[in-house]
Amino acid sequence: MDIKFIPAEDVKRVLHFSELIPQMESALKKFSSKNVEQPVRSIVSVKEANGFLGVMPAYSSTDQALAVKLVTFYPQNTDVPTHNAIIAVFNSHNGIPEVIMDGEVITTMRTAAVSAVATKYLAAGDASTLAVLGSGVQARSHIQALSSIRSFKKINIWSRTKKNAEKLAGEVGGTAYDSVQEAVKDADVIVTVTSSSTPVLMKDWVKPGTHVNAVGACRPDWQEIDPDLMRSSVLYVDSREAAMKESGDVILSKADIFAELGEMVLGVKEAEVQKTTVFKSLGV
Ligand SMILES: NC(=O)C1=CN([C@@H]2O[C@H](COP(=O)(O)OP(=O)(O)OC[C@H]3O[C@@H](n4cnc5c(N)ncnc54)[C@H](O)[C@@H]3O)[C@@H](O)[C@H]2O)C=CC1
Ligand SMILES: O=C(O)C1=NCCCC1
Repeated sequence: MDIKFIPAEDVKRVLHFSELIPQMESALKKFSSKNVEQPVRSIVSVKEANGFLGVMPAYSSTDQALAVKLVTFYPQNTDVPTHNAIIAVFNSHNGIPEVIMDGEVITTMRTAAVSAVATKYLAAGDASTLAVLGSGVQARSHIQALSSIRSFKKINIWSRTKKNAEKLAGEVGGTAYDSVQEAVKDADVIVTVTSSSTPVLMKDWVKPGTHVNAVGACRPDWQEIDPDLMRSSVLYVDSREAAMKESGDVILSKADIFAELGEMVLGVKEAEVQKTTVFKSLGV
């Protein structure tokens, strides 16, 4: 067996948002048309680390693609990334494993690319202020991906450690804020990318018509968004099945899911641009 290994630097070299965002738009359509076989990931909890190992298999007959991502989330890591992953790709005709590749870069970029698809459809065309809550890997990736979809004049950043918000603001030409309320008050698009298990974004702080990409809180007992904001917004998800199993923001608020992103891209469900919208991302 001759299994090729593709390291992170090679993945990074060939993966670009300009191609990845349209690919994700297409993948979301296939997912919601039930054209791929993709069960909700299995999670093995690692209680000592407040973390988990996620097993994410998928098969697309139209793409002749059979693969599995193995991803760990160790939120307390400080000297190494909190998310680490590998992806194994199999020959879909004979089941032979062909490639093992880094999955960290793909996790970083794929997540932001899907939020970019949500933002393209759900944010106002003239959206000019982006607010980002969190200052880690996904914060950076989201600023890059979303800036390719809308021309933001202002990027407001809040992080629980101000110095980290200032560092990121320096990198992207943004402004660091002391409070979430101040950071989001003028925002047309908000991204929540924290490892918080309790809500950081409150309904009363969000102006009507804003689009929120809610990316953190991927556990059934974790929340990042005020339940009132979840219930009063038009709610989109990547996967209904995953949202009902994995998202504390959805499960605990009992908010109604309006659509999967793929249904919206297919035109089966409206893109409610005028209304306050939340895209609850879990990762598929
Ligand atoms: N929806 C999806 O497909 C994916 C979701 N994620 C989630 O996105 C979030 C961010 O991921 P990364 O940027 O890769 O992680 P990271 O570890 O690089 O950054 C985490 C950020 O959250 C902040 N944070 C941690 N605990 C907090 C708390 N209690 N209150 C407020 N802020 C807190 C940290 O200061 C840091 O700014 C995580 O929840 C992660 O699990 C990550 C990858 C894919
Ligand atoms: O899709 C992913 O990959 C992840 N989603 C939720 C948090 C862990 C990684």
